[in-house]
Amino acid sequence: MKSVEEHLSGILSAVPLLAPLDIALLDAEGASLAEPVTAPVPLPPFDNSAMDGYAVCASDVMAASPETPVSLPVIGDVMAGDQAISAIEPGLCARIMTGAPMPAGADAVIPVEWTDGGTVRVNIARAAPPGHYIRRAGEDVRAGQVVLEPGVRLGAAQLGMLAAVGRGRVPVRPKPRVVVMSTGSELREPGSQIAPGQIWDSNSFMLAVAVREAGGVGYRQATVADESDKVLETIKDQLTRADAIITTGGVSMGAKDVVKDVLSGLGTMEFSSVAMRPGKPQGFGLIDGITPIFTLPGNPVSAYVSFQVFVRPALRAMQGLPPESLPTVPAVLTQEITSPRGVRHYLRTRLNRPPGGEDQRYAATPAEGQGSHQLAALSSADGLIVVLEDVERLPAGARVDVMRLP
Ligand SMILES: Nc1nc2c(c(=O)[nH]1)N[C@H]1C(S)=C(S)[C@@H](COP(=O)(O)OP(=O)(O)OC[C@H]3O[C@@H](n4cnc5c(N)ncnc54)[C@H](O)[C@@H]3O)O[C@H]1N2
Ligand code: MOO
Repeated sequence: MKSVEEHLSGILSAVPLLAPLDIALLDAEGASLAEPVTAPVPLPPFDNSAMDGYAVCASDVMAASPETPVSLPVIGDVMAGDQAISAIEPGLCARIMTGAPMPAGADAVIPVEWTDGGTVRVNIARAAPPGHYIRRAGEDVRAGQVVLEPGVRLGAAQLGMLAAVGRGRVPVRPKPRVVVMSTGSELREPGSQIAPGQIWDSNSFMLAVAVREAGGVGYRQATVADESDKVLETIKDQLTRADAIITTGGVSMGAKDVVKDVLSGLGTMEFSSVAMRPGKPQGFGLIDGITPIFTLPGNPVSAYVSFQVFVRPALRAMQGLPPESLPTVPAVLTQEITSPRGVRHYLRTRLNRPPGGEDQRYAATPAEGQGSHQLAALSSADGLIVVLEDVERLPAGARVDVMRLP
């Protein structure tokens, strides 16, 4: 049997990096930046006011106080978007709005709240030092500065940064498009009737959403019966829209494990037993040497755990992101657990903060149903307790690492 690490490192060394695309800013959400982006101009591009108020020479208002306000003539208004007024001489001032360019000669801004708000003359009731409420050119970003490095995932703040440096399009590695298909002749569409022996397909819905949660584009393909030519044909049809394919079912020791049968002939396909529970039967390969295919076990909890342990890091690697798996948090067991020697065990658990505040460790209470068919326990869990291969028993109170579910 392979270890979890061996199987994962085989996958990570094989998955291709997605080719960069130049795409419009709003379409780049969730993609990873393919090249560094530099600022063509400083930000802010010019000195400007941080407040609505008056642009003054600080020396004029040095002695201003509520008892002895300084009165100055107002020579005009500068709005955001205006070109700067050319000069403020000592003894004069201009009304100025937040974001408007500082007039030459003025070296401080007095907020309107410190004045009587006059538009022809203004009484200023407080002094301010030079530089007061002025936002200097380049104090956010210098011209030529790299504002985002390659490999950054583009979220709201990063897209805001790109727009702020004037980029309308951006070179990215896009979100991987992943087709998810369930195989199994017993499977029926949710919403339809089932006959004895049949069940509703849950894996393809669950994994299409897991792909989205992992930052990919998840497409669900209708289930395919356990018939070799149908399975092969469907996989081939999907290659036009898929950067990766996930199948579930048909990879164990059954008489009709067709996924295993039809893909075994493909060059790089490898089916293995991995020393983990759930998720022992795994398959991975590259179709036509290009498109990664993950053939996950059919049991729903096995498929889900396999996704988080192997597929999630692989999808990140395809985008040039660090191939991290889900974050783990330390927790304390509320009850004893046992685990078979030699396998890595992922136990569904609930996490609670004990009374006593945020700095307390989580308390991990393992779910009752740990079978790989027991979706109810998974759907009410918020983590997976990771029990290492050499551990057979952990008492209540033991410290464990828990993978937090998205
Ligand atoms: N003799 C052995 N039998 C099995 C072994 C083994 O080592 N020797 N391994 C077991 C383990 S572990 C797993 S996991 C499963 C994996 O089997 P397959 O990947 O071939 O999956 P199926 O047989 O097609 O299905 C297993 C189980 O899951 C249900 N299923 C399948 N697809 C879906 C779906 N889309 N939605 C909901 N439920 C699904 C299916 O009806 C079966 O009950 O093999 C064990 N057997
Ligand atoms: O290891 Mo299988 O993946 O339980 O259910």
